[in-house]
Parts: sequence; structure tokens; C-alpha cells
Amino acid sequence: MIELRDICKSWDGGKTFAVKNVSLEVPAGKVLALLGGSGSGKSTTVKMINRLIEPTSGSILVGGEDITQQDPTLLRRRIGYVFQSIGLLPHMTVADNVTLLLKLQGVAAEERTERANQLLDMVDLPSETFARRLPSELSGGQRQRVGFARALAAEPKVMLLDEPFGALDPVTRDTLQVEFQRIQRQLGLTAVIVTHDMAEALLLADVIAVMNMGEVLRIGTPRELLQDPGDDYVARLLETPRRHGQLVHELGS
Ligand SMILES: Nc1ncnc2c1ncn2[C@@H]1O[C@H](COP(=O)(O)OP(=O)(O)OP(=O)(O)O)[C@@H](O)[C@H]1O
Repeated sequence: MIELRDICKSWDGGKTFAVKNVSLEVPAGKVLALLGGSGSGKSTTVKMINRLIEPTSGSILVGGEDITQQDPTLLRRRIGYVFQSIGLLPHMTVADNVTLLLKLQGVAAEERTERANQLLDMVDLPSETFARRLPSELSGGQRQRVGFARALAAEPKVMLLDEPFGALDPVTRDTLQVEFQRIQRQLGLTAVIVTHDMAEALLLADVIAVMNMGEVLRIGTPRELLQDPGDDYVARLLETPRRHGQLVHELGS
């Protein structure tokens, strides 16, 4: 469903590379986690899939079609995008934020209201309570749910998520991760999720691509990485969730 072929991105005419020779495939209905430290090229990679950033070289296919042949605005309507700062419009109600794209597409008001209510219920924000609120009247976790609902409004088959849970407290984060997984499976979404958290990648992804300094160091299923990290950096990333799990287990036994 998503294919990156030998993608490079340089911001300085080829002296350095933010992303270097990245090739990845995400089959339909699967979740790929792009995992790595700060500045490793994760966001740049994901933003090239919806043409917020243009690659220096290489090609990207979504649904088998080269995205450079597609109108960026239409492409972005087909691809849901969730990011940490969410970007809700402050003067619009939650319902209007969720269905803004549908309004731009000319969908009638009555149908938009119905769709907003469905989407809000789906992300566990009961519409009778939340639809008429303004973003400023929500908690961070609730705003992030609205961001999800908005990304789902145009019924995308592909979803890009850039650190969607990064700013949330651990309990809200855990709840939203589980809900994302439920919705992703229910709708059969193909997703790329950017994270620097190995535990999150292990829990949510079918395949993990570990990035460092713009390159993909290792690709594998969570099980494959756990059984054979194949690289010192990957092994170190795996140590933290393992050690935390063991410590918690020991404390409780
Ligand atoms: N607009 C830009 N102009 C110049 N350099 C950029 C630009 N955007 C990103 N970079 C550089 O590209 C590299 C990769 O950045 P990117 O945002 O993809 O990293 P990341 O892995 O998502 O990091 P983080 O986890 O901190 O968000 C970094 O060295 C960054 O400084």
C-alpha cells in the first residue's frame, strides 16, 4: 500500500542527508513504526509520504501510484495525518474541526453533523457532550482524540501518525494506543507511526524500522527484533523496555 524506493532528502544541496537511501514497504492493513532518536529522519520520512516534504531522489508509491504524479491537496485528502501539536482551529467547535475537510468537499451540513457524531463516538468522545465544545475546553488527550477523528473523516485507507501520543500522560497514552489499535484493525487502515519509544513500537507495529542518522539500520517484526537486534544501537533501544518490565515484575513478586 505504501512503498518507498531508495528515498533521499538533503536540505543543503547534497552535502548532508536528513534521510538517506530509505526503502520501505507497508502492506495493506499493516502498521509500520519508524523508530529512532531525535534528528534521525523519522518526521522527514513520513512527511514525504503525503508530500509535505519533497524527496531529493527516489520514488514513493501509495496504492501502487507514484505520488509525484498526484495533486498534493488531493493526495492529502486520501491520507489521514495525525501529529503531536494537532492543529485544531481554536474558534471552531469540535464537530466543525472534525468535518472541516468534508465542508471543503461540499458535503451538506446535516450529513456533516451526522458524520461528526459518529466519528466522535468512535474515538470515545460522546458527541452529546463534546460536539459543541471549543478546543480550549478540552484536555490534551481529548484534543488528540479530536485529531484522530478529524484524520478519519475522509475515510482514508492510509494514516500517518507523527508522535501522536508524545505529549500525553502515561495512562492517557496507554488508553489511546489501545483505541488506535482497535480503530486501525476495525477499519483495516495501513499506518506509519513515528515514535522514539521502543515499547510503543513493539506494542503497536507489525513491522519496526529503526532509523539512525537518516538511514534505516534494521527492519523487522517486533519478535524478530527482540530475538535478534542485529545491531548494537537496536539492542540498546530494546534494553529500556526490557529492564523496566523486569524491574516492575521483580517489585511485584
Ligand atoms: N526544514 C529543514 N531544513 C533543514 N534541515 C532540516 C529541516 N527539517 C529537518 N531538518 C534536519 O533533518 C534531520 C532529520 O529531522 P527529522 O525532523 O526528520 O528528525 P526526527 O527523527 O523526526 O526527529 P525528532 O524525533 O526530534 O522529531 C535533522 O538533522 C534536522 O535538523
